[in-house]
Amino acid sequence: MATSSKSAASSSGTSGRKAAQRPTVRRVAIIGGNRIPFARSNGPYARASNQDMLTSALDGLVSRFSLQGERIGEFAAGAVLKHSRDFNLAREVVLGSKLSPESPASDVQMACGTGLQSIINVANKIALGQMDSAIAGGVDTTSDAPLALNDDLRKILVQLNAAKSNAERLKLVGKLRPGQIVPEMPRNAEPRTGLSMGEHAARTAKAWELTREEQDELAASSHQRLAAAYDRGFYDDLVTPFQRLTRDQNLRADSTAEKLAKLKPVFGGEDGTMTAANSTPLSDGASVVLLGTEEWAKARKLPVLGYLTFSQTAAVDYVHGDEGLLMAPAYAVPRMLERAELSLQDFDYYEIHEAFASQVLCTLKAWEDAGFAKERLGLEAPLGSIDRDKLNVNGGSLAAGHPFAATGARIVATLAKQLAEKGSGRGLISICAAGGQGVTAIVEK
Ligand SMILES: CC(=O)SCCNC(=O)CCNC(=O)[C@H](O)C(C)(C)COP(=O)(O)OP(=O)(O)OC[C@H]1O[C@@H](n2cnc3c(N)ncnc32)[C@H](O)[C@@H]1OP(=O)(O)O
Repeated sequence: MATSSKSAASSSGTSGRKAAQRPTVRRVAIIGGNRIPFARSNGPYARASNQDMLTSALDGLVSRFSLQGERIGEFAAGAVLKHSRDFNLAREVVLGSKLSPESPASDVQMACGTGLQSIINVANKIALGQMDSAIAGGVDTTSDAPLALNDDLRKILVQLNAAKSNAERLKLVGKLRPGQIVPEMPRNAEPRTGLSMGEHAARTAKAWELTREEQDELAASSHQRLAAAYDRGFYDDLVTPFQRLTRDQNLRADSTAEKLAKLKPVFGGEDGTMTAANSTPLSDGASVVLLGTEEWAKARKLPVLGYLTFSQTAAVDYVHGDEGLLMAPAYAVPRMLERAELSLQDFDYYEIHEAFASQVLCTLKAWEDAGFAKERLGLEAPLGSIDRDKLNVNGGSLAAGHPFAATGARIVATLAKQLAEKGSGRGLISICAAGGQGVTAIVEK
């Protein structure tokens, strides 16, 4: 996955043996995406599983691009929250879809970076000549989240299953205590700190001295831009109605910073600046993207919206260090820019995942800050500011919702289509993830 097209060194081979052909690095085309509209947790998709939603998004893509019965190179996808029966969720989805069951599938896990990481994984294989086509994305449901059993109860049940006599079974049942029967509810929290994503983000927002106003402005703008994109028909091609939902349920076109200013803080205590509107809602949904070589797309008369040309991952030590949990993209982007020999201003569009308005704003502030550049990035000068009119131009996660693993493919498909509409240009993608990680990429047309 690189813009340059140079041949890798050819194998020297041993005498009498034919040298293996080394592939040329190939351009990875983004052909198009599809998703079901995102719903709020315990809303219209409350009875749908991850498999149901991802299969619907995938089959919508298969229909749009006439891929029925096609054996694609690989389907890569994941979910942040999933049941143990879905240990390879992607493969189960392929088997229930209209693709050929001979399409291999891999399961990916990188928290909220899962969707984009899935896309990068298969893009690299296409670039290296290991396959010609792939579909990647993700899904999540907070409505059908897996409940865990208390450790003691789980051990007793496993032993019960293996018990060889009734006496042994009775002995094990006798060990059961009422308190062990209470299930453990999934928590949207970091295992190593016990703090929720929101509490972590609130600490970073305070450290960067963000105001409530700037966060509410970003949130209102996300809603207004998503509403405008729907109104101009930008999403008409890719939205697969699911459970009768035709638009993202969280979208409130009438959101204004003034209205949002009335909401109470939900993270960071009573004087906190983060609310239900400038934080993403808990959501359900699925999205996928079709990738391939230019030749593969051409042979099927499929469009090429743009090319995935660079990617980068980074992680921060939010456990022992003082860096914010969601700040890894602030490190990944400069490293990616250095390799791509680009500056932060060399982009027509910026797609920064709005986990929280504060996360976007802290990242932008970090890139503008001379101290951050010098002390954290080891750079002489800050990356500088971006033109905010180019940021999340078709709305972002605050308005659309954020079914964790589904966000990456939503963003890649949105950006590629925006670039195709413009005709040429370059876009930057930045996604923060739990665990102190970040996944970023560049799309070019
Ligand atoms: C890497 C990452 O991506 S990290 C991010 C991972 N995601 C998260 O951590 C999810 C964070 N979000 C949450 O936990 C929850 O959505 C919360 C805690 C923020 C809010 O939960 P809830 O309180 O259930 O939100 P709810 O939808 O009821 O909204 C609260 C109020 O705000 C109002 N509100 C929310 N958005 C808007 C809006 N755009 N305009 C006007 N009012 C709004 C609601 O109407 C509601 O008002 P009411 O109390 O009068 O009914």
